[in-house]
Amino acid sequence: MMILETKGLKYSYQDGTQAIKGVDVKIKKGKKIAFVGKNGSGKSTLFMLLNGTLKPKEGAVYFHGKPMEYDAKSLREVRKSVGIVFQNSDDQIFAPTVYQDVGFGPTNLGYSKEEVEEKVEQTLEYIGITEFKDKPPHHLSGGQKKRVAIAGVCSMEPEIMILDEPLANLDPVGADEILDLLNELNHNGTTLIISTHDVELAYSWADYVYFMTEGNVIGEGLPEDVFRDADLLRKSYLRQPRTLEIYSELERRNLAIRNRFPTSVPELVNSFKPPELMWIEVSADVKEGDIINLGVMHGEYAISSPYEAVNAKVLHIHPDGHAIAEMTRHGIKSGGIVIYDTDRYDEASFRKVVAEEDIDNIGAMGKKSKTLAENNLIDLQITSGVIDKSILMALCGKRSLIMTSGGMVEHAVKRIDGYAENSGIAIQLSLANIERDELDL
Ligand SMILES: Nc1ncnc2c1ncn2[C@@H]1O[C@H](COP(=O)(O)OP(=O)(O)OP(=O)(O)O)[C@@H](O)[C@H]1O
Repeated sequence: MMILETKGLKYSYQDGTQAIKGVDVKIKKGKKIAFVGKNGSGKSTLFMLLNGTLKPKEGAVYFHGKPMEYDAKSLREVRKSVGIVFQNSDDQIFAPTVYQDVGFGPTNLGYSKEEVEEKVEQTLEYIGITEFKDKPPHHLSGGQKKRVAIAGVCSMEPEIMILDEPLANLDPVGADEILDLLNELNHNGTTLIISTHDVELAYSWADYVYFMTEGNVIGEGLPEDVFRDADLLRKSYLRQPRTLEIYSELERRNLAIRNRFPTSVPELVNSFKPPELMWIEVSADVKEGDIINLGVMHGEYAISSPYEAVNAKVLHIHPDGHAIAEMTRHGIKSGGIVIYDTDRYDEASFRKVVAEEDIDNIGAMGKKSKTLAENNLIDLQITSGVIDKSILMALCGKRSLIMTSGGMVEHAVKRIDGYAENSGIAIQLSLANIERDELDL
């Protein structure tokens, strides 16, 4: 279902600059969309058209299939549902305190004083900025201001959040935290639209990508398709994401499994081909093309997980009985991952799980779980990229516990199950305090 759509959208600024020259986009509900393109290609202008801040000169924006209207009442409705976080937080934050700034949206929407208080408290807690609530926003750092700007939009609980360069100027940990927050919002149903110059981010994060130059969309598609299109990248002044570049080089040298297009480090690792060909001695009844089961390898003989079932396909048999065989390996045992739902946290059961499951590393995903860990003095070894790092640990035989909650529990289960299925490596996944059939998988 299309939640937001544009048809033949055009916009020129007062000085005559044609910033948008006929743009058609279709945004599906619940998706993560990235717009990429060089400076001045029209991303910010398009974003302001998408939430009615600007009115198109030609064409139209459709929200839930209806053309957008520009009278005050309709615009108020649209802005409640389509929130925008500007590139420069100073364009967005103007109240004397963080608390008042975050309360501005709900107050404007006509909520009662008590409702506004409740919303603001909840949002500050959710975004992790309660400690700054009485501060003047201009006394905060760039990353802290970005959180306030996001909180200001979140407090209105929009269906769609549009974020112009959400990670620009943030330190790497701050950027990871914002990304974590965005993913959490998306798992809870918010459609997200971002602009970015960061090809790694667009490639690994987005479900769908639009490429813009000079006021036009010049390409769109799934990240693994558009980021392999050298011509499109050149026209957009962008380069290939590193994971894809490394993969392409390995694939060119026949060192990687074909047609994988990894978007994360575990997927990249999973695309490597272990040394494949070996000489084996075969008996007289073996024919070329036969598959020989070589049993289970472990210790120094296992390559990608502690225990591997190894088969050999006989490619060529020499007259002396030696044959060249191609090896395939399937991990049959590896480390594991335990998921703990922090909405049901209780200290005794948590400590018991950590001890009984023989946990090496604890990670927390989502602001709520991280805060819970901090308040309960739980030492976290993994705080960003939690699922991927836990998978990488499991591949080395380690056991990780992921603390998370809400829609993120399902997301983690799906991602780990999906990795195990695609790689053939049996990562042991268990749920500590929630049943599988309670999840929407
Ligand atoms: N207020 C304005 N008046 C006149 N021209 C403008 C105005 N704002 C933007 N433009 C022009 O419109 C075009 C598109 O600008 P826009 O800010 O939408 O691009 P962008 O893709 O968001 O760029 P960046 O990646 O640098 O943020 C540019 O040529 C810009 O100079």
